[in-house]
Amino acid sequence: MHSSLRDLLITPAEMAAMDLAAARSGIDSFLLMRSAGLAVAAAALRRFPQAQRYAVLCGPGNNGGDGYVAASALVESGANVAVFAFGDPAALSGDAARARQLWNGTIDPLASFLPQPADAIVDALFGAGLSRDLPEPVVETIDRINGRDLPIIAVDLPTGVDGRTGQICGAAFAASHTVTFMAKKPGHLLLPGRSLCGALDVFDIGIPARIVLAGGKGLRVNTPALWSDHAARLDASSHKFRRGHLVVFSGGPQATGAARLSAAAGLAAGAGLVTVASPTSALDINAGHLTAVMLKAIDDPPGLERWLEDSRLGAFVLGPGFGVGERARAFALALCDRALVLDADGITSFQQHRSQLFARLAAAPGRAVMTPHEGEFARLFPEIARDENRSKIEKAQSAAQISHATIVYKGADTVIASPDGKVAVNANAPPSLATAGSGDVLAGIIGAHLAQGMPAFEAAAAGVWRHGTAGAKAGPGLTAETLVASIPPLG
Ligand SMILES: NC(=O)C1=CN([C@@H]2O[C@H](COP(=O)(O)OP(=O)(O)OC[C@H]3O[C@@H](n4cnc5c(N)ncnc54)[C@H](O)[C@@H]3O)[C@@H](O)[C@H]2O)[C@@H](O)CC1
Ligand SMILES: [K+]
Repeated sequence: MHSSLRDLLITPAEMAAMDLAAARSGIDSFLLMRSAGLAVAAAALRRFPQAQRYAVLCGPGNNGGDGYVAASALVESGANVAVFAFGDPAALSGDAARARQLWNGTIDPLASFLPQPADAIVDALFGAGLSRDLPEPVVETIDRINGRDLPIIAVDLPTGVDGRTGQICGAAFAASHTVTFMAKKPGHLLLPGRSLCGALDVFDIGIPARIVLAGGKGLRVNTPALWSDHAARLDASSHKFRRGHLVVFSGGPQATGAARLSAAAGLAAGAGLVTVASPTSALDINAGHLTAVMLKAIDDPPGLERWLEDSRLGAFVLGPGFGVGERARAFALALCDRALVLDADGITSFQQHRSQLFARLAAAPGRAVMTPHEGEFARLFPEIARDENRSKIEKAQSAAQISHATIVYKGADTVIASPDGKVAVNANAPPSLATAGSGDVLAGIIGAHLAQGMPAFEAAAAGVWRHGTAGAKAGPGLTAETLVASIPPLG
């Protein structure tokens, strides 16, 4: 595959437009379908050679067309194949009708399909064209097959998964393996879709890379290719100030741990200096737990303003354990024109004051990153959160636009979006990352990147990726502390 396609995500609508563009440039669309079907047959034979029967379930569109090509290729290779169709196969049109003519065997109605113990199932019912909830007979078939522990190879997407949103349209196959074409779709990465795809293969069916790249809107999988050019080039001779000075704000005496976790993560992630800015009332308890991290008493907004005159302060993390309320708002508003990670309580504090925050971020653009999980996202962006028609990607994009901040919409499928339209979906986070303090660590890593001068989107995307890698390295029993100790090098 063309290397620049590897991290690209294309929506089903973009894919359909590319299909047209390919046809306009003289490429025979049936040959694309043929390549797709052959790739599916090859995957079925390679992955499930022990199957005594390949049951190919074909739908009413081009996804079904791929299925007929795969069925014919499987028979040619000597396999035992049975085809079951949803809808009237005689009503197929275009390339799918041509593909059906390749198939010389019988076609039974989908409703008559009885799974047998040694079946491997090829799911070619619906793919990128799925636009509404599945019809009842298809839902019944899926219910009959899921849970039977049979291998299922999904063509393009597991039937029932919306390729744009990853949402389930009534029901969906839980595939063991999915074969998709040219590039991943958002539904392969966004939950719950991702958990239904099984192993994912992306197969190049021959649409020229120039058409795919021109047709994509810049959605990306989060990988180092996105941000490694911006990663600070650290070497042993870097002066500690050149490696950036990160400030993390602590809560009161009862709530200091979260800030210290962020600070430790910031240091481990490469900030040259880290200071915990603490209310005087919590200085002693913070001092008792800090060694390499410095400590500074900051009690109120005037105290903060005076300290900000020190130009060596590079970036700020505000929110973990800080407390919700007026003081958090005043601190955040004073930092909007700086490199700021606004997390946790820092976000919740603006639930009733959203426009004040967004106006300040718009008027004094700095490098602001907000890191809401689902609940915090709904507090800050209630209208966007409620809109069930939008994907998580589209929600993060809208939130970044209206807030003028880079948004890290957290979850097992974290989406990073910038106000100027850059978007990435993260896919390297293990489930064990959902643990207490994990978000504080993420905020600290992003803060360290900002302190080293990375632009906000790249700082955030690199932070999410390193956090995921650290989670994988720390293993299933991870704690926030072992997570900090597992943060990998940036370069
Ligand atoms: N775009 C491309 O470049 C290529 C696409 N190919 C295949 O073509 C597929 C897309 O084909 P189609 O656009 O024909 O779409 P599908 O085959 O996914 O769906 C068929 C049609 O069913 C209808 N439909 C949608 N939701 C429905 C529902 N809930 N109940 C009943 N009917 C519903 C729609 O009219 C849709 O067009 C891809 O997933 C892929 O498998 C391949 O043949 C290779 C080339
Ligand atoms: K499918």
